[in-house]
Amino acid sequence: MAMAYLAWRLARRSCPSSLQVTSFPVVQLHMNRTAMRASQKDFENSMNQVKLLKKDPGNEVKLKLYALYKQATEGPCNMPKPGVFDLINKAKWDAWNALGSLPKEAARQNYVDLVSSLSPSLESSSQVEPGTDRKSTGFETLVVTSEDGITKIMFNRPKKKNAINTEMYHEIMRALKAASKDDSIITVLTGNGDYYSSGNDLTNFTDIPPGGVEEKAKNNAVLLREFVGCFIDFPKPLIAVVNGPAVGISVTLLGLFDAVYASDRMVFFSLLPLQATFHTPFSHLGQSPEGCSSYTFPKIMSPAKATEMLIFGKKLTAGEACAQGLVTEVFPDSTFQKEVWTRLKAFAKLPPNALRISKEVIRKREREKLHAVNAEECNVLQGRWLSDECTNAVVNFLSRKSKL
Ligand SMILES: CCCCC/C=C/C(=O)SCCNC(=O)CCNC(=O)[C@H](O)C(C)(C)COP(=O)(O)OP(=O)(O)OC[C@H]1O[C@@H](n2cnc3c(N)ncnc32)[C@H](O)[C@@H]1OP(=O)(O)O
Repeated sequence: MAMAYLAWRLARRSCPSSLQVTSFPVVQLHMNRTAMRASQKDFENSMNQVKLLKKDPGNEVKLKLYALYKQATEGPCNMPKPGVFDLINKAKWDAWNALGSLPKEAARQNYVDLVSSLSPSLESSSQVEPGTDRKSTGFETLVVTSEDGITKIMFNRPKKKNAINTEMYHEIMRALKAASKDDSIITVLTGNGDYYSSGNDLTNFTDIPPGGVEEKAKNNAVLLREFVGCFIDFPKPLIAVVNGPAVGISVTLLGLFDAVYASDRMVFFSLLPLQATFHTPFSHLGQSPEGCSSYTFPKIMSPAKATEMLIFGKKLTAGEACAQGLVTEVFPDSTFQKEVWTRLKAFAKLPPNALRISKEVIRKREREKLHAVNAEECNVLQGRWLSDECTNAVVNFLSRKSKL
């Protein structure tokens, strides 16, 4: 009887299992990328598609397209550098020059990939129009969708760089609680627009309740503790799809995720390209680390490297964050969404109980410690929020932004 059962199991294993089937596209994609190069015809088709784009893709993408086009047709940048006041030509030159010695063939391929990522049928870095809310209901600051075994929680305040206001803290907790109980296999957090998130919305400090600033600080500490607690206790694999720069609490929380995939997206600051960064400017804000980062970061990246980030506010690029272990893998922005979602869909076909149980085995021995760290960090922060250092930093930001 046992032998018959074993024979039956073996026979089934020779058929394509769901694991074999789902891991195939990932392998296939990489094979395609290395084995195939865009032909001249593909390149010309893409140039025509660009002319047909219904929506202006924005300066950032246009500069990228320009640079890849020049690299693909003329090779490495061979123009003299324009003067600092010739802003537009300088931005174009910078974008082209940044491609270094990228071979013409690779530039052609990247151009084709980038144009295809702009096609409405594919997901792009800016995944929904600001304010649109396709499948979720009852969320003002998020778009929550569930398909292919994946619940996707997307920060949706792109005009505010996805800064997390009080409402959003509550909505994220609500979405996480729902995702922990729904029939999805994995949960993903990501951002809409050019930022992943600029962290805590600094206007959270401005609406002072009747009990004064002490009550405000206490309320924020309670909120923060509950919020971070949801990440510590989240039972399914939790994955961050970091589509752009991340600041503050959106960075520290990454230490509690099971995987972090990041785009090498360039953001433009005054027309100058800057690479996406992971930034925790707590000292500059008169604050102290949260999200359990005082415990997770030294473990992930060594105490000295964690000090540079958490105490001295050193910004890491996606590549550096990956080298330090905070980010699992970095993808080129032009193919980021396509590659990451293909991979996630494959993960979501793995046996769900095995995923949950394995996560629990890993998290179990750390959970108590993480809750204790969270409580202590919130306690310290409550004091920091009442300090002159913190008040001055927040006032500076808000007055710079003409909010005061
Ligand atoms: C209650 C729990 C507390 C948990 C403790 C958490 C701590 C942290 O997360 S600390 C980190 C806090 N975040 C920051 O310090 C970032 C502040 N923002 C910036 O430095 C910049 O806005 C930027 C670098 C993220 C982007 O700069 P730029 O490209 O120049 O864009 P704008 O500054 O013009 O931003 C557009 C728009 O968005 C508003 N905004 C962006 N981030 C925040 C924020 N964190 N809080 C509030 N508002 C933010 C910005 O004010 C602009 O608004 P408008 O002027 O109305 O267009």
